[in-house]
Amino acid sequence: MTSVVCIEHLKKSYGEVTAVKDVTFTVESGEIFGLLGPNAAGKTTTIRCLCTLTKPDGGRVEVGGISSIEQPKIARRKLGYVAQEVALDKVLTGRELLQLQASLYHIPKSIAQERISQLLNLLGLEDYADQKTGKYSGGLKKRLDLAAGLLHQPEVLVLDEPTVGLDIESRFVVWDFLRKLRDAGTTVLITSHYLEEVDALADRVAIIDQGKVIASGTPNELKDRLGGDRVTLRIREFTPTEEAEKAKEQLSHLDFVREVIINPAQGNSLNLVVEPHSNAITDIENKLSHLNLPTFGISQSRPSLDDVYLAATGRTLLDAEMAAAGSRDIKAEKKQAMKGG
Ligand SMILES: Nc1ncnc2c1ncn2[C@@H]1O[C@H](COP(=O)(O)OP(=O)(O)OP(=O)(O)O)[C@@H](O)[C@H]1O
Repeated sequence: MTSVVCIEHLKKSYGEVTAVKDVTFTVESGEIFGLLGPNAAGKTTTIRCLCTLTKPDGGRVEVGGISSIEQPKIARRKLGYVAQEVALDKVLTGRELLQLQASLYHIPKSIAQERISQLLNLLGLEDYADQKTGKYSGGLKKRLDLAAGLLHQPEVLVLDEPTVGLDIESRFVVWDFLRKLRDAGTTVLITSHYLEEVDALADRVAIIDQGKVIASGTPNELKDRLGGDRVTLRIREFTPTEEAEKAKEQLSHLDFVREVIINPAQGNSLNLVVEPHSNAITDIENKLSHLNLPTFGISQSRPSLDDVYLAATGRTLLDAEMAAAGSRDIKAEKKQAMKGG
């Protein structure tokens, strides 16, 4: 396999805010690559640098061997970009919008007609093609945006949170389409904060947190690397810290327990990594009962990508999202992004 996208030691700050500290990953030809991380992790900034929409402060960013920083025009031709929010001209029909887009890419009319028909067909948009896009649902808008990003037949299609805000049915349509696209040879790079999306779609993944890649590989490799099963334990709905610490200390002595992490964002629940062990839950409950501690809830599962994230950062993706949510001025970010900052 050859690397089509190569990002090395990427850095980007907005004033005081460091959006991307040090991001390195490669995307191989013909794969779906997922950049997974909570809100504010630096995913959008990373792909905006790749797609020549933002200038990085440092690092190497290449697509098909062409630097997005030094040769942005050539790099742009190799890329299709589908942004997180779809902004369509409401008075045009879907077909008219694609025709306009094709003319912006200087695609000759006859070729454009054929590609537009093909894309409308592939994305199940034929019945809506001659309706004004102002009447489209969120799912239809997203599909049209996908078609627009693919008109110039880019080597790499980059999608920022492709299914955010979509209903389940539209989400599956988009997933299915991206798989077909990959199978037909297009390289696909997506950002997502949905674990199940990356798990279902991505051949390989990089998990990004606070502007840095904290793990990368195939989803199975990452989970296997963790090994063992996961036990999530709540002693009480909100466990006092002292009790959680006491339980952690005692449970760590059980011979099948490899690691115990306290999760303060979930009422001091305990996340245990255990050897595959048939009686894990019973043995843990017995141990707690000897310590005169109750069990509010306990469950055992195979490791997930969230466990990979938890092991690397000490918090779950959802908790990281909630922590990030309060600290952003989205309006100001949009303004600056429009200016290309
Ligand atoms: N144009 C901007 N101006 C100022 N700060 C910005 C701008 N764009 C992003 N940031 C900040 O940089 C950090 C990374 O944001 P980024 O959008 O890259 O994250 P993300 O992982 O894509 O999250 P999301 O999916 O919510 O967009 C955040 O703290 C954000 O507030």
